[in-house]
Amino acid sequence: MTAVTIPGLDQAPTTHQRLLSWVREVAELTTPDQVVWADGSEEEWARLTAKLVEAGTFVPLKQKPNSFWCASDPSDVARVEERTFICSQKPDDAGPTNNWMHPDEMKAIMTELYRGCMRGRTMYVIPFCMGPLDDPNPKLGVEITDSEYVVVSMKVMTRMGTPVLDKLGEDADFVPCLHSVGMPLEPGQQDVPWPCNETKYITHFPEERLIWSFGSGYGGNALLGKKCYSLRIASVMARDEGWLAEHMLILKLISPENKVYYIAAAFPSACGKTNLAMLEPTIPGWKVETLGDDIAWLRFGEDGRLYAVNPENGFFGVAPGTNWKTNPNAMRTIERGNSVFTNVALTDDGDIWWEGMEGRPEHLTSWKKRDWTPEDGEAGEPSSHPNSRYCTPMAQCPVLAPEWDDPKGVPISAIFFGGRRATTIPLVTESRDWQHGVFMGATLSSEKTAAAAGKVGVVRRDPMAMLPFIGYHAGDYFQHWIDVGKSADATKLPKIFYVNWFRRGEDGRFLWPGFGENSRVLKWAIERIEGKAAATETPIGHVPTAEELDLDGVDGSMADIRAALEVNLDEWRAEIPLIEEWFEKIGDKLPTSLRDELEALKQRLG
Ligand SMILES: Nc1nc2c(ncn2[C@@H]2O[C@H](COP(=O)(O)OP(=O)(O)OP(=O)(O)O)[C@@H](O)[C@H]2O)c(=O)[nH]1
Ligand SMILES: O=C([O-])CC(=O)C(=O)O
Ligand SMILES: [Mn+2]
Repeated sequence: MTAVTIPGLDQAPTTHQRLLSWVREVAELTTPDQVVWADGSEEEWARLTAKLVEAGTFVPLKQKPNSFWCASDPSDVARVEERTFICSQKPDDAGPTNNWMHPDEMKAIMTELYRGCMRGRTMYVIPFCMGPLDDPNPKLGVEITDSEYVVVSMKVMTRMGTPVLDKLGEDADFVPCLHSVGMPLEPGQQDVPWPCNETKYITHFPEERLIWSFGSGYGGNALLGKKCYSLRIASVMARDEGWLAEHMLILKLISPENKVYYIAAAFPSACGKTNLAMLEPTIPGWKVETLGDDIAWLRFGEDGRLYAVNPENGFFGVAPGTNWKTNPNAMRTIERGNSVFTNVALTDDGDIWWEGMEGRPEHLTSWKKRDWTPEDGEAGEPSSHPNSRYCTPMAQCPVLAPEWDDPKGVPISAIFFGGRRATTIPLVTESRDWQHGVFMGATLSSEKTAAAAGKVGVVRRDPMAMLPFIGYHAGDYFQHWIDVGKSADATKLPKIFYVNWFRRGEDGRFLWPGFGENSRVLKWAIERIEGKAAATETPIGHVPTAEELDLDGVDGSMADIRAALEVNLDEWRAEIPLIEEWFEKIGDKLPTSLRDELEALKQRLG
């Protein structure tokens, strides 16, 4: 067979044979008009953002340097968990929490979808690295995509381009990530600003370390270095290699005595990771610096402690609710420009706005590209989609920890698990030991948010905030967490805490003021580790009373705070059947140690 000629295909700036043959194979299948190797340069950013402006995908912002407003197709606004698959050889390796299809069957379906799917478009090849580039053992990937939006976003979110190609060298290992928006163009056919396909597949082949995505341009479905690689595939690598790939922020807490502590925290999507990562403490003398807001890779250091690295290079943060009071550091980060805003509102003077931001614009262009006035808001039509996002470089964050780019990572003192629960779960609970902490994580529950398609508000179990991201059987994942604890020196393991910023009063108000006030909980946790703070033993773990927390000058009523801290035994007894049902769903692979924890909890609840 004669080789197909596609402009650019033979101008590859690499001699990496496996990469070259994969790129050729994909180009021959998807038949793009040309192939472009992304180099990550400023020139490339300028060229692609100009192209996106011309296509009507981007509107340049007048009020923020080198920044763009973007509205997606109204049907393509969030991760699609129903369409996300773990295609292991055996269904039992995907487990009860993942959709599964046999890899051969999935590949057959998707190969037909991919056939000719890049017609009329440019195919970009993006070499990228998750984690610092000078890691002696860098985690590399290559994303092929037909979306300029993806190339531009990957420049913000990952280390990518020529320096990564150098790391790939002749034969370095990499995770192939194939993405298409799934909308080929016939000759002369006018493109749309946000091409996508009604049919969507977000698929992972864990044994092969391979990712195929089709039909969506939205972040979590299309920026394949993020959830697909750094969580679903990396969690499988982590299981095999004895580490943890987690949906966690990483922050640095500095005490008034200048002691430094690193904390990692797992909350489900849209439950406060970015906000906690950048928090401005309300307690005098304490400082927070940021290392990551969404993903942490935790590996043992030579000293036996767990060290966290953030594999990402940017923030892909929830816009609504972000303002100068709740998250001033996110506001300062985006002020510096070089950002993409998707599905927020556009102001008449060329800036962005969203629900919860300061000001009350009289007129906006909504994320649906319609005229919008405050009356529309009052009628229940928000100007911005609840899952609208800013995509902005981490390096611009004013409270970035200087060591954020250190491939060694930072030693973690505490792990927080948290969810969004209107009842039952107190503000903070300290686990009794690692196994009990794993039980807390494994039974974590949260109300569903707008970060994934589906009904918002329904309580579901979201173990370790990883329900949509565990790349294998959830029971095996729990066992892996237990084993990680067993393999370590218990005195060096992080202490595990369970938090809930979202408990509500009868009228629906939040009982705890949250945001910067969460520093009071961080302080308590660290002082527990130091043996300096008091706590009260309860059937669910150690919980502070209002007197045991530093509440000096807190912005909230003491009655509410007491209610936020309350361990309500009746509510907990009502929780037990839900946990049992969840464990039932996990089935035979549920570690017996977690069954034991449940039995012990039942005993203590009486
Ligand atoms: N009441 C209350 N709301 C909070 C708090 N922290 C964050 N939020 C709100 O929760 C929403 C999501 O917060 P984020 O920090 O963006 O959540 P995330 O976990 O980073 O989300 P993903 O990027 O989807 O993984 C925003 O609307 C915040 O304003 C808090 O302490 N209290
Ligand atoms: O992946 C995304 O689209 C955004 C995100 O951080 C999440 O949903 O947790
Ligand atoms: Mn997330």
